[in-house]
Amino acid sequence: MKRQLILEDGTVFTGDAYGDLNQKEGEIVFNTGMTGYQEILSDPSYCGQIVTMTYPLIGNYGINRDDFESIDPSVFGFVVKEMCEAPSNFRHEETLDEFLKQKEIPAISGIDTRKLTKIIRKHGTMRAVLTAAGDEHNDKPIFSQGMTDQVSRVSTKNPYVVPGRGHRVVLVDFGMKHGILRDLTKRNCHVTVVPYDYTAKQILALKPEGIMLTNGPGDPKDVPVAIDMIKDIMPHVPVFGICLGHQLISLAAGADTEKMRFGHRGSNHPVKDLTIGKTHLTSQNHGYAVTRASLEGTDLELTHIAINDDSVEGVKHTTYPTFCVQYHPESSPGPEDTSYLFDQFMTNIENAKRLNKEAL
Ligand SMILES: NC(=O)CC[C@H](N)C(=O)O
Repeated sequence: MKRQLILEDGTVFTGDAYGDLNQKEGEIVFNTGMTGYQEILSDPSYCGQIVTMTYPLIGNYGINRDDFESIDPSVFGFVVKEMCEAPSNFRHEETLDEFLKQKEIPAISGIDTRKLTKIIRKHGTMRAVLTAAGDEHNDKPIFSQGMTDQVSRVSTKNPYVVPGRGHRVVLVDFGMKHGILRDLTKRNCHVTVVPYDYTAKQILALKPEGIMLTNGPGDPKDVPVAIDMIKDIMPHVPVFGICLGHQLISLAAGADTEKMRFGHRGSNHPVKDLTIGKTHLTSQNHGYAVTRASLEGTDLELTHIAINDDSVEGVKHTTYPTFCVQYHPESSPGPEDTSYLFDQFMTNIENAKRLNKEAL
């Protein structure tokens, strides 16, 4: 069965239909990872987006039960050059197509993803629709402005606890990748996961020793409730933010964010940690970034920069024990070079606990 991918600029790609057969519109983006499609498909930060994989063969190791980053994927569509129908891997339990059908994600295969990626690089991310081929009603689709409520769609509705014998951490879920939780439980933390709209008062009532702000979909400016909450928690407890969490911390501290032309999505983005003078390979998925010039005059200090385009990849607060990065130290998928940041968070928590004890 044939299917079309129609871009906002009028470009039409015709290929083979996979996954769900419904029509779906979203923001078209590309990811350059050679592997990791299962983690990418289940990363809630892709809510509302149609993801193109630039690597030409996708699905060759199937889908397994271990590599999910969320239970219910929220990506709107998937675009590949070649969809592997006969995966081979000892962990594989179903094919990528079976998974896409089950989770109602439409996909297209057999199109020139290199050409598509070049268009996105040149014109920037844009709206696109996946639709049945040859349906004349769809020749000129009407594109929406996109969504603004993605975080409320993917955040947990109710708080829950993942018990541990170590530090008490409250994890504010803006669309959490499970890898973040795994990195905290690996360090024995007692984690309470709370919805994105929890107030500072509700969070502080849980007596956290550290607060973690997760990744999440969409524009950080669409979540003003979190910006207010962050302003109020920073003076009290060590805070660590990842991706959307980093953007929200920056907004709360008076800096600004902007939409990038086509963003960073892949598993091999080099980032320099200016505090230790080392460059690491990082996993990334973001379409917005903190505006570098906006850091001036705030209490934020630039700590990480992207080697490819000099954009802001991390900041820390000059007064409070708050720090954050734009990339994914939890990897999943991608290199684990920067998991030391979770250790840094543990150290900040220990230091704050010691200071609190001394003050008694
Ligand atoms: N992975 C994320 O948290 C992404 C943050 C934000 N939605 C962006 O695209 O920039």
